Amino acid sequence: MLIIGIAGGTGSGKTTVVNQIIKQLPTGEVCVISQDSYYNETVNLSYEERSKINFDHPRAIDFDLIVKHLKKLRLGKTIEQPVYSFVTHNRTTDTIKTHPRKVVIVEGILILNNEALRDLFDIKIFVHADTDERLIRRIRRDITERGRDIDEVLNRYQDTLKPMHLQFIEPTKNFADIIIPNNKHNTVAIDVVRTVINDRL
Ligand SMILES: Nc1ncnc2c1ncn2[C@@H]1O[C@H](COP(=O)(O)OP(=O)(O)O)[C@@H](O)[C@H]1O
Ligand SMILES: Nc1ccn([C@@H]2O[C@H](COP(=O)(O)O)[C@@H](O)[C@H]2O)c(=O)n1
Repeated sequence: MLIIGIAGGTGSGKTTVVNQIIKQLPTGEVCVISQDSYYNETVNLSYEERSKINFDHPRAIDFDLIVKHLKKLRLGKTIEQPVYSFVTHNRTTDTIKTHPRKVVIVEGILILNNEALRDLFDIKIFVHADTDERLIRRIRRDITERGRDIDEVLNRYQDTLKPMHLQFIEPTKNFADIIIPNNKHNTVAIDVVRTVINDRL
């Protein structure tokens, strides 16, 4: 099993890159674990309280559960990946059965920040896009897909997202084996990643 970690700031294009990599590999050989599925359970908080959570701080993520799930996959066991709602800021009652595959991709803003998780990766990738590009993408996406308005997105950006990015995400670029520039779609980088994966398999 090859475990690949794909980090990068919000809106850098991690999910897009993951989908492009999946397209390059034979069907059924890849499974994906998304850090977003592992926001801490906050069942005892009201919606108002949940909206105030700093979602870009490592404390917001249940890294122990991600590590536990990855280790289970490595042992050939199926896991129940939580499903998260960005609309309610909460885990739903659903889970997704995630089966072990030859290639396991773990993607998320903070996945290279946690040492125990980082140590499980065979290949570490950081997707880079400029700050203004990421903010534009984030505004568009959060309004169309995550039920937010422009004030919510911009306030969150100034209050937590930008400072957390500078403190906890950008520095983890130094851990990456490969940095993908993604201001524009980058097919050459995807080809390189595919070649590296095939070599390692
Ligand atoms: N290279 C790119 N050029 C233009 N738009 C992109 C590019 N990569 C991603 N996007 C768009 O930006 C938005 C955020 O991309 P996404 O892959 O969800 O980022 P992330 O998972 O890092 O938050 C999506 O609407 C996606 O279609
Ligand atoms: N309830 C939540 C939880 C997280 N976020 C934001 O999601 C971003 C990470 O997801 P990406 O797909 O963009 O990598 C992160 O920056 C959090 O601020 C949210 O808005 N609401």
